[in-house]
Amino acid sequence: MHQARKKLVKILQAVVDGRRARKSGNLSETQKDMMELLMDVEENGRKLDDEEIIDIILMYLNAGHESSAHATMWATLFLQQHPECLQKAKREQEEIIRGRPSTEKGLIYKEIKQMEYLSKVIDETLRAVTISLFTCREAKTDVSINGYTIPQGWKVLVWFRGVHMDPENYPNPKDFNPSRWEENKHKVGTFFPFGRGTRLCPGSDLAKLEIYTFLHYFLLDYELEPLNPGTAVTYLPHSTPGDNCLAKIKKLSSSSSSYKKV
Ligand code: HEM
Repeated sequence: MHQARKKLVKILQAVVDGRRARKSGNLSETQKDMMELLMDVEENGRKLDDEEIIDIILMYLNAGHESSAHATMWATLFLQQHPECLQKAKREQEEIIRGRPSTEKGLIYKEIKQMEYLSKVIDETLRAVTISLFTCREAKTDVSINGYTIPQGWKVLVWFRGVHMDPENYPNPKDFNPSRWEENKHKVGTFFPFGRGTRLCPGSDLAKLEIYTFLHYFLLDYELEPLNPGTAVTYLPHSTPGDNCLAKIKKLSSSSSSYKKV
């Protein structure tokens, strides 16, 4: 881990040097990338130094890659394990292709908004797997909850999986059941895939967009065939099939995404 970090820091240092040499001062705000925007940040008259900028980029790389990849893997696997859900999700994607004007070349945001069933599949995946198991907070004042007092200054660990697996919130919580979201009536405080409050995950919309996009194309054109079906799941740091989801990915002969409206 330490070695990997050292390697990444070296790569990113070269990028920082390049950006500094590019004199991004002449670029407009919309032309600047994240690294250039971080270089502009000023707090109490002080700019971030290279080490801080690299640290933030590394955090985003880590927070933004593993979690979305895991959620996508689980959604694909759950669908493979539940053929009736897979068919429903696939039909929805085929419907979208059928309604697509011939002038349109690929998936657009408006179509993602139409994916009602897939949105349930994604929410159910995020609930059932709970990619980020917990978060931490510090009590700024004494807080009283359900007859317990959390004294000021105490650190609290919020265990999201406990909430997502509570049968009071979700009957038969271990079942993968996208239909439980049908009435869209989950109670406040029962669904925290991306945390809550001012530290809510800033990548939640991007993550969901990535998952929708992957599933759209995958459902239309591919099929997953796990090599070791039924492998036991390991739980820390992320829930993962014990064999790391070894699988064959087959391209379907009747590739639906190339379906043309007639
Ligand atoms: C399925 C994918 C993802 C899940 C389940 C997830 C989940 C979470 C959770 C639970 C938190 C803690 C929030 C809190 O304490 O209230 C968090 C924080 C964070 N996430 Fe994500 N995340 C995902 C994708 C991403 C992506 C794609 C990015 C960036 C591109 C990202 C960047 C971050 C960052 C920077 C934080 C720290 C925010 C802060 O402390 O202010 N995440 N995420």
